[in-house]
Amino acid sequence: MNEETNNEFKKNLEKFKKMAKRGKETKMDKKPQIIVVGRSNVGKSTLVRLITKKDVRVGKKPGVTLKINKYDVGNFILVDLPGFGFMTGLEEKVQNKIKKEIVQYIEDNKDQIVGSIILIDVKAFPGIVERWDSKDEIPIDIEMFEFLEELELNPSIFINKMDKIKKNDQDKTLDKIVAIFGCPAPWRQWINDIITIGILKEGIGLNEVMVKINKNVNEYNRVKNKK
Ligand SMILES: Nc1nc2c(ncn2[C@@H]2O[C@H](COP(=O)(O)OP(=O)(O)OP(=O)(O)O)[C@@H](O)[C@H]2O)c(=O)[nH]1
Ligand SMILES: [Mg+2]
Repeated sequence: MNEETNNEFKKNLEKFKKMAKRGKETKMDKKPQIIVVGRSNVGKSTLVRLITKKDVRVGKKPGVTLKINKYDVGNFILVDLPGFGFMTGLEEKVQNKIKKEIVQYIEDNKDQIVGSIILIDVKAFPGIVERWDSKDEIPIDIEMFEFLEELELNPSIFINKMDKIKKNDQDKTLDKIVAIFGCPAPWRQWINDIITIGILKEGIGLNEVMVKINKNVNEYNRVKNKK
């Protein structure tokens, strides 16, 4: 093959590959996506199970699944991403790989992601921040929040496992947490906006999350239909 034919061949091959890829796209790929992110064990699968009413495995050993799970929930796709951050028994190399994979997924799908939920464990979070602070690094949850904001993917923070802290400590703890995400106290002023608190184990907070998801999905459809 001379160079010209060779280039032509390559061009056609690329075209063919693209066509094949497009052909493989399902209806699912065209729907708006809501992504669920967070450290391991914060309750991501619990939330996904509540929303999808599907048999999503909960409470399994952290960090085992590297897979990105997508669920068709009718007018949107719910994406359960693997847990990020430090996990006992997991090599740093694997942890970094997971983080990279999550970031890659978000970048590749950013046009279709209309909302994102970062879940945190109310009891574990302040300790995580303190440990990271002493190392002069940004906790990955905050890094992720800033990344999602930058891409305009409407991040909201779900503060889960509220049953694990005393009622008396609630205001103090929540004020501290929202401040870390750049929202000054009192925490209550952020509740309809970016913060949701709940006990997903008991289904508490699910309605509030659904209101936020529906808002994101409706806004996406409104803009799309205008075009
Ligand atoms: N106390 C308490 N436990 C909860 C709550 N929500 C979920 N859990 C429990 O937390 C554990 C982890 O929940 P999962 O939903 O599997 O967490 P995950 O974020 O999907 O974890 P990975 O898949 O490992 O990343 C399970 O034992 C849940 O039952 C809650 O509101 N309060
Ligand atoms: Mg899970």
